[in-house]
Amino acid sequence: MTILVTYASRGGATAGVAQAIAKVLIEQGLQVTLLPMQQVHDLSNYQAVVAGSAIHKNNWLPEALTFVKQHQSALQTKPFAAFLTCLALAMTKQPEKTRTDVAQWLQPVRNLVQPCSEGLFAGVLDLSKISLGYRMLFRGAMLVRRWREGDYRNWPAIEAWAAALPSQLI
Ligand SMILES: Cc1cc2nc3c(=O)[nH]c(=O)nc-3n(C[C@H](O)[C@H](O)[C@H](O)COP(=O)(O)O)c2cc1C
Repeated sequence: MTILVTYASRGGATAGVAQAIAKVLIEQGLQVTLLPMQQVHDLSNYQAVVAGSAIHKNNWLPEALTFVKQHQSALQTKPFAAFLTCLALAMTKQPEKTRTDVAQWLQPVRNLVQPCSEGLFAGVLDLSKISLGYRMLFRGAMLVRRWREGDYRNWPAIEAWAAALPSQLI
């Protein structure tokens, strides 16, 4: 049986996190399929699912929520772990409060399927990955929130979360 690790990513940061999670699971001897959510049509071949999305406007990407809605009944019958990447966790001066706030962004997912584990990770801000039209708007938001470009992914934290998954997924 295979574990599906699937992701919704606009700039590639979440795809990179999904790849790292898959690598850890494979190193633990599990069989893993890694796919973007748009390429997943049927969950029947998977024993468990790990799904993650970038955060836009305090939410999983629309295609990620659509994925959970579309596969809700299948996901309810198997272990399901969820993760997100965002910038709020990278820039905060109040890490514990921010973590509590960011955890709430998974509530729409929980309303559909309850994850057995949730991973909250800082992501990447790379303006070159944002469309030209949106970039100007985004620069304004960056000033207000004091966001700076950078890769804030905490690989040891991501790998530690992935290493704890097998006991919950199998
Ligand atoms: C249009 C847009 C909106 C975003 N909104 C938020 C947000 O509301 N909160 C947050 O913490 N990060 C936000 N981010 C940051 C992304 O979640 C972060 O850059 C993420 O790692 C991007 O992942 P990706 O490269 O897989 O798309 C936003 C990024 C973009 C481009």
